[in-house]
Amino acid sequence: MIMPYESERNIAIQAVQAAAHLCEQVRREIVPEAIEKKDKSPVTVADFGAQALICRALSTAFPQDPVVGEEDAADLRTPEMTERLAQVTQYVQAIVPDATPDQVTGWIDHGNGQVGSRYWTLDPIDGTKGFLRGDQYAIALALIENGEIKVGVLGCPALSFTEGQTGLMGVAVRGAGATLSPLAGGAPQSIKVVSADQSDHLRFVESVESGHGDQSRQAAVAKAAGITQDSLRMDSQAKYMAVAAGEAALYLRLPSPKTPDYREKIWDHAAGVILVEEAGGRVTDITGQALDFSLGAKLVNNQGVVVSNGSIHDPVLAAL
Ligand SMILES: Nc1ncnc2c1ncn2[C@@H]1O[C@H](COP(=O)(O)O)[C@@H](OP(=O)(O)O)[C@H]1O
Ligand SMILES: [Mg+2]
Ligand SMILES: [Mg+2]
Ligand SMILES: [Mg+2]
Repeated sequence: MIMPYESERNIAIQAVQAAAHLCEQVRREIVPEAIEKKDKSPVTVADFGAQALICRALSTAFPQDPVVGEEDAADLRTPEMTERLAQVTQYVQAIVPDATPDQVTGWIDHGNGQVGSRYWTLDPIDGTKGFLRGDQYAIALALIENGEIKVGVLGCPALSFTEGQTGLMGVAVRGAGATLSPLAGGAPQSIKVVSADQSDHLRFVESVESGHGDQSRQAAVAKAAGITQDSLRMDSQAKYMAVAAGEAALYLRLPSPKTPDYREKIWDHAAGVILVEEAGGRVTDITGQALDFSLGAKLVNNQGVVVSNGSIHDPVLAAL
């Protein structure tokens, strides 16, 4: 039997594994420093290195496909960043031994593609603040065709659901289900969202960063939908993994009262969305509309995100 999107899936898995390896190497060897971007948000050598590795793999395997990635090498090319670029290059060389600084910035800029009928979207480190704090983060890669997410790979190097196994990877292909496997390699297991009667897992997840959501309203909505346990706070799309794997029933990301006009970025959601949908769950915005991945780098027609096991979704939307 031919698996749909088999080569896309395999290339994406290998690229995410290589990027995750680089990120973990950075966290082990140095105290990663935050470089401040124009929007005041942080980026690190690991974000740049991970984007370089994944864009290199995609540009080789699928040269026609645009990649819409979060990072941009413009800032790394300035003279004051020479040392930083050397550091990124050194980490990339652990996987591509003869990589040069010019190649590294070129690969990163391959991620400046535009949303089209077929494109990849990449978040080389989702949850950079979690990465810097020593908490959760994810490497998120997805393929979108005609607005529909077809493949999603989510690497979570610091995540563990069972004792003794840290580093998990979620993989989903549209119509073919979702799996979880050790990030380092190993047998994939099918995953499913939690069913309504497994009450001990009827908890909800939300961001650690209070400015990325509305924690007081999130608590009120979860309660109104029948969830009595306290929330689990995690950085990054690891939250989608928790819902897809049945570790939580709900992930709420309501617009922050501090940034009411913020629009979610496609790379913060695409890989997680297909993972949850293929595990039997449901994802909409706060009004119940599907997330629209066809409009550009931002989900301009959506506000907030509601991710659930399915059975709890309508009660949550009603509470909203
Ligand atoms: N005001 C805001 N509202 C919602 N999300 C925001 C935000 N400001 C930044 N973000 C996004 O929140 C992401 C992290 O999500 P979480 O809080 O779930 O860990 C960031 O991704 P990066 O870390 O890749 O930049 C960033 O894109
Ligand atoms: Mg960022
Ligand atoms: Mg992100
Ligand atoms: Mg990021």
